[in-house]
Amino acid sequence: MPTNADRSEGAHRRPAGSPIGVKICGIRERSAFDAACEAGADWIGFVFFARSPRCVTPQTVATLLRSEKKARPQTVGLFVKADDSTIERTLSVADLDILQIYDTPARALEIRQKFKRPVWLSCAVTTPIDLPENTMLDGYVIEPRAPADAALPGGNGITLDWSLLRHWQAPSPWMLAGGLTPDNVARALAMSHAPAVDVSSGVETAPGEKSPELVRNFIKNVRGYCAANKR
Ligand SMILES: O=C(O)c1ccccc1N[C@@H]1O[C@H](COP(=O)(O)O)[C@@H](O)[C@H]1O
Repeated sequence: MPTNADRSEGAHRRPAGSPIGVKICGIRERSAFDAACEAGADWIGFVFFARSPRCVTPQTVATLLRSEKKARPQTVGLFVKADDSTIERTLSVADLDILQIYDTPARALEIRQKFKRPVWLSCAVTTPIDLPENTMLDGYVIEPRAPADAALPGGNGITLDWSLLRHWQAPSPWMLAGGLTPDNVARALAMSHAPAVDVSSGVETAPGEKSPELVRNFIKNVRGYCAANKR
């Protein structure tokens, strides 16, 4: 198990020869977990938010991770406005390397200090003014603002205007999320120049039902884009 020192070096780490990072989020089942590991995902995300069709228990995550014998991707726990006790209880069972937080920047910093893990803050973006300037966090997940009537703040399968990001001088490592699919990820990378991508609903056959085939295709298309563009 990595130490906390290892973990803090691990934010947005990417293996050599794999210049664009890939996170597969919302994994609940063994088949999708194995597909993501075998296809070379850099991060696997687990959703700890009861309203999500992708919500998992810490015990399920512990079981998935326990049986992974080989080196595995880093694990990311996704929390929405979670209190300390929820995060603490989850971490006591599930081995999470990184925390992805939907909350204010101040709360994200507090969580980083308290739990000694890298924290990625999810940022809802509509126009360039929404892009973060703060360098205090380990990374940002840049995604479209959810519609006002959406049940979830993310995982809605909607895209943002990728060209907004092209000339952004990011203060910290970041990844692009929102509505990515195996079919559009190369276009999203070309337009946004994102250093990493995050997908959830775009590799599903129904909400919460990951398709191992779509997971593999997504990762293959990112790697194909890298090879074709010498990135
Ligand atoms: O996936 C969820 O259910 C979820 C729930 C609450 C907050 C965020 C959630 N997902 C994250 O949203 C983005 C974009 O997802 P999608 O590819 O558009 O489905 C991504 O970071 C997911 O991890």
